[in-house]
Amino acid sequence: MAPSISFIDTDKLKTFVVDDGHGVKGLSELKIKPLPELFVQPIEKRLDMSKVVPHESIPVIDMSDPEDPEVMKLICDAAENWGFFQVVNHGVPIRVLDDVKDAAKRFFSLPADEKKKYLFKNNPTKNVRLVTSFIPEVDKVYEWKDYLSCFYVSDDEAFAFWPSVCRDQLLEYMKESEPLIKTLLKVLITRLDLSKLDETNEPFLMGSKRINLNYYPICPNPELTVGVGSHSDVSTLTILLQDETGGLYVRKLDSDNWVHVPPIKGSLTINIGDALQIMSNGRYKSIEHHVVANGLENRVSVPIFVNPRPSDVIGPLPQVIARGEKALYKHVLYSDYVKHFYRKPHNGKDTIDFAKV
Ligand SMILES: COc1cc(/C=C/C(=O)SCCNC(=O)CCNC(=O)[C@H](O)C(C)(C)COP(=O)(O)OP(=O)(O)OC[C@H]2O[C@@H](n3cnc4c(N)ncnc43)[C@H](O)[C@@H]2OP(=O)(O)O)ccc1O
Ligand SMILES: O=C(O)CCC(=O)C(=O)O
Ligand SMILES: [Fe+2]
Repeated sequence: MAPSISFIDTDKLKTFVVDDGHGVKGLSELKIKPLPELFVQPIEKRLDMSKVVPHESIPVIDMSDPEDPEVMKLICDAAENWGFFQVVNHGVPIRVLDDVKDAAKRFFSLPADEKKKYLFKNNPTKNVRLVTSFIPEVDKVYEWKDYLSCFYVSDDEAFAFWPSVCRDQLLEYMKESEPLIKTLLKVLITRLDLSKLDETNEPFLMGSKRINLNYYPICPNPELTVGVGSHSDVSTLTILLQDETGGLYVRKLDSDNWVHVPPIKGSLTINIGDALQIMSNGRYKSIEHHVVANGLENRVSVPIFVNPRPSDVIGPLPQVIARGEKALYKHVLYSDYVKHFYRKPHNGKDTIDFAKV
């Protein structure tokens, strides 16, 4: 039974949404209108729909034969020119993808008292966090999104701490996507003059993984807020599963225009993150993306962030610099880079300034 609360008081609203485990999902279910001030984003943070180019999209790449030189070229070109692409025939079973979307819905359908156990303050581990907005302690205006973030340490740790209603499906999705991740990285590093993916480079290319379950509930005034504000990921690569709702927009390289990423059944969306932009000395691009709020449908998405290990020092790869390129980025400790990301609200591509020479 939904509580009857006046949300004119922002502190009470934050308590309901953030501390009591209701999330924006709980607020959405109260069907209150208009959208509370806390979620009303300044105009410059909303997506300007007049900047959306209607008939263009990011590349869609068929991965049936990833060793075909034509396919390898398409992947490297997409990483250079778009920073984003979709893959089909990627080898991750569709049943696994469907199960993980169902698992996400199951987690967010739990009663608030159950979900509340996964808030940082209530949880015995740092590695699992239920969050509303991006960083509620830092965001002045909230994003219309709840998410569960799980940093993978080991299966045993996941069995101990990840929510049992979704744990097996998340682990299966992570396991089944591993060959795709390796294939993509193997292809991408050829253009960086690394001969193969091996024990010398695997740790900093794919040494840690984080999986998020994103839930964007129906919003009373979607045009006034954002699902996720414009940002680039801090990962090496992100493997994103989205449902059939749509709403993800990607900035076109070096332009003020945006394109929609249309949901394609069975596809996965791949994007380059800041870590790979830095390691490739700017050849591969981590691109700004944005999710709009939706007035009619709930949406789920499930990104796997493939990262260096927190203890890795990242910078332009020696093989790239050996070609005579001037280094555009400094060497930084990856955990310092990620902490910097988590200390400020989403703001386009500004995280990467932290590593600029
Ligand atoms: C777009 O919306 C998003 C996006 C995202 C994520 C996007 C990505 O690209 S995620 C890839 C993240 N990379 C990793 O997780 C790499 C590996 N992990 C690490 O390096 C570490 O786990 C760490 C993140 C640096 C944390 O290290 P540690 O020092 O051991 O742990 P803490 O002391 O707990 O955290 C330090 C600092 O970071 C804040 N923080 C950590 N994790 C999260 C989180 N999941 N959500 C929010 N904040 C986090 C933590 O509060 C600490 O801050 P202080 O200021 O107190 O130091 C994700 C969500 C989106 O909406
Ligand atoms: O929900 C989406 O489609 C994208 C989410 C996203 O960009 C993220 O979690 O980093
Ligand atoms: Fe993202």
